[in-house]
Amino acid sequence: MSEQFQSLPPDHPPVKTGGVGVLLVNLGTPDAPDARSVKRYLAEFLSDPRVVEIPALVWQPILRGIVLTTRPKKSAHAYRQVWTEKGSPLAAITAEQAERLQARLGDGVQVGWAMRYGQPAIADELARLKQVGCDRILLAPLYPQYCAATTATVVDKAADSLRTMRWQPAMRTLPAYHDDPLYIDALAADLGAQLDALDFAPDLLLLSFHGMPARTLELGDPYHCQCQKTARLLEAAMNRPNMRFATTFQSRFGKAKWLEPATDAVLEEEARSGAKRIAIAAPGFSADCLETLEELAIRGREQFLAAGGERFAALACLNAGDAGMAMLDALVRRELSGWINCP
Ligand SMILES: C=CC1=C(C)c2cc3[nH]c(cc4nc(cc5[nH]c(cc1n2)c(C)c5CCC(=O)O)C(CCC(=O)O)=C4C)c(C)c3C=C
Ligand SMILES: [Fe+2]
Ligand SMILES: [Fe+2]
Repeated sequence: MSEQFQSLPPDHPPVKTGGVGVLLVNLGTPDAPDARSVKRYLAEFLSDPRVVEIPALVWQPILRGIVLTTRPKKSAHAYRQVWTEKGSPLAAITAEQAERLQARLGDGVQVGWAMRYGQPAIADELARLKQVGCDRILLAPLYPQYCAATTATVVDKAADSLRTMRWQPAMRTLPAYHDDPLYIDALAADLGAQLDALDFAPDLLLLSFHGMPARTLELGDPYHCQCQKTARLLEAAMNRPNMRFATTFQSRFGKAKWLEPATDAVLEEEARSGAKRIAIAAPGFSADCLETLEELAIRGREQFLAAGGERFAALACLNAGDAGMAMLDALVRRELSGWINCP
């Protein structure tokens, strides 16, 4: 980073320029596992028109009158079951990913992290990177599969904050990496090691992705196709001829039709039709969070065992483990090409 003091007049404030920044962004999470904090978080998240594509005039009364009066209490109970000493798993793991990426990239790049909803806010972290002299920033939404409700809304939010700046940084965005060999190979190695460490051999590996309203597929969102492609490539890379694979979609919200098959329904059907040993992984999540730790690992297990299954394992996400960090390091260095000396 060069500080251009020499050419400035003596009374000019110091100007830091020439730095390169990376901002990792994930979805967002409440500040605490209580109904008030969850309500504040859900109000921001579910008011995003990229997330709920219903006209505000129709949706806001439903959100304020029904969803935000009932869901926060239920969700806070779920959050309490997965909360850690370091806070929400999603935030703690994202912070660790940023820390470990910083160590890998060295002092020549400033790594930050932010959440699309809640704290730390994208605008604050972009301002901080700018403040320390980054005039080139790679915005990295940590979503392997592109979705308007996740990837695009991160870019929108960053653009909102650029709109307020007189002196904007140059900005690049990390493209979706759903079929990138770096991602597929990292997942295959990491999931393979987790399967080998189990004390049973699963008959079936469920690959559960976050769901979306089915209508978004018809509207041209590539999310569903990218999930299917990840699943196909992952199955080939894992090369486990004795294990079946299935792709499912979790976390249905609201009354509309969502992408199918639904994870909870498949867990029950599989158990009822004789599957005894099952493992479940969530390749679309970069970090473990409420959706993997509570919905899959706790409720998914209960559903499978109650329907007659015998053994159940929920596999961890890539998180800040070596396979995931090596992948992120390589993806980020590729996007920083021309900005830093690679590799
Ligand atoms: C219309 C509602 C929702 C859409 C569309 C949606 C898409 C979507 N979400 C993720 C990733 C995550 N979602 C998480 C939590 C979560 N998601 C919804 C609703 C929609 N998601 C809600 C209401 C919640 C909050 C919890 C609850 O009340 O059930 C999380 C976890 C956050 C955490 O704090 O741990 C993640 C991650 C993706 C990838 C996605 C579309 C592809
Ligand atoms: Fe979600
Ligand atoms: Fe959920």
